[in-house]
Amino acid sequence: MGLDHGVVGHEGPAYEHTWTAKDTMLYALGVGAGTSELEFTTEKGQRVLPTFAVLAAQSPGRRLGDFDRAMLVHAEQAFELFRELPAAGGVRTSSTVTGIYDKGSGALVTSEARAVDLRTGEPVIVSRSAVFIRGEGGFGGERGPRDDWALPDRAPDHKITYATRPEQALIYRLSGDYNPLHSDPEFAGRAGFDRPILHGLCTYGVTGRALLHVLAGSDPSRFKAMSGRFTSPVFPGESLTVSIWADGPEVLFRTAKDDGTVVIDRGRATITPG
Ligand SMILES: C/C=C/C(=O)SCCNC(=O)CCNC(=O)[C@H](O)C(C)(C)COP(=O)(O)OP(=O)(O)OC[C@H]1O[C@@H](n2cnc3c(N)ncnc32)[C@H](O)[C@@H]1OP(=O)(O)O
Repeated sequence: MGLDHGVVGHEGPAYEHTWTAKDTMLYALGVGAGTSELEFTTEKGQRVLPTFAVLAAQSPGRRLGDFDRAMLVHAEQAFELFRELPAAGGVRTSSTVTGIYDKGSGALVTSEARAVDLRTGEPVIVSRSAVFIRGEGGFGGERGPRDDWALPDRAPDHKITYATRPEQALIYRLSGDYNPLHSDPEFAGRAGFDRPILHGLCTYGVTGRALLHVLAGSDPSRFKAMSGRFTSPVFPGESLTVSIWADGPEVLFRTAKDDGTVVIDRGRATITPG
């Protein structure tokens, strides 16, 4: 039992991922877009939500060792997007586990994926993510790097609230993440949750929609980067409020539930001026 620390630093096999216009529309529905965002949810002049970049750059996960999968949660997610994604397209991705850190209550496993255009080889996406495996800390490793994100000491410049649907996770999972933590009450119970929780990347996508519409005039070509830390689970049906501090192209944000619980913290985004 335990994590395999030998995976750190080794690049996995290249993985090719293609997607169709239907895949990107289904993704938009999965992160809550609907009738007021038809350019993302229908084929008429279809464009792609920037946060789809994270899915486009995903590859089958590396085996990290022996542990209870129910104890693994998505902890952090960042991406850089070098150009607007096409409604249908393809990338070749190579990914590397970049670190396994000892956080006491758990282990933090960080990875980086680089995706290039399948046809031209040009860089399209860099995606950095971390998973937190509860109960796998305490192995005497480093705690890992810290960042200098600080909550601005002024009210947010923008606040926007989006509802999620009770069946949101059941729609989102059709974009390819069938982890039963998000659909199976028995499995979720084993992980210590009263009911299935929303995918972190669904919360991330809802948050990305808020940033796109409020700051980028709904233009995906202006959306260059986004990062954040998942700090608390979301249950499907809960509302999400994104608070945004925007002085210029570098943006800070936080996403919280109605009771004030912060679910994405330390948010940063880069949006170019229109
Ligand atoms: C397959 C699943 C996919 C999914 O989509 S799951 C759904 C999305 N994810 C979530 O809902 C996770 C929400 N986050 C949490 O529930 C908690 O958050 C954690 C369980 C991840 C950690 O909580 P705790 O064990 O109480 O940790 P601590 O005592 O707050 O912090 C211990 C150290 O861990 C660092 N840390 C805490 N949370 C995170 C995180 N999300 N990403 C990266 N690091 C984290 C802290 O900073 C600190 O470390 P330092 O002492 O070195 O500063």
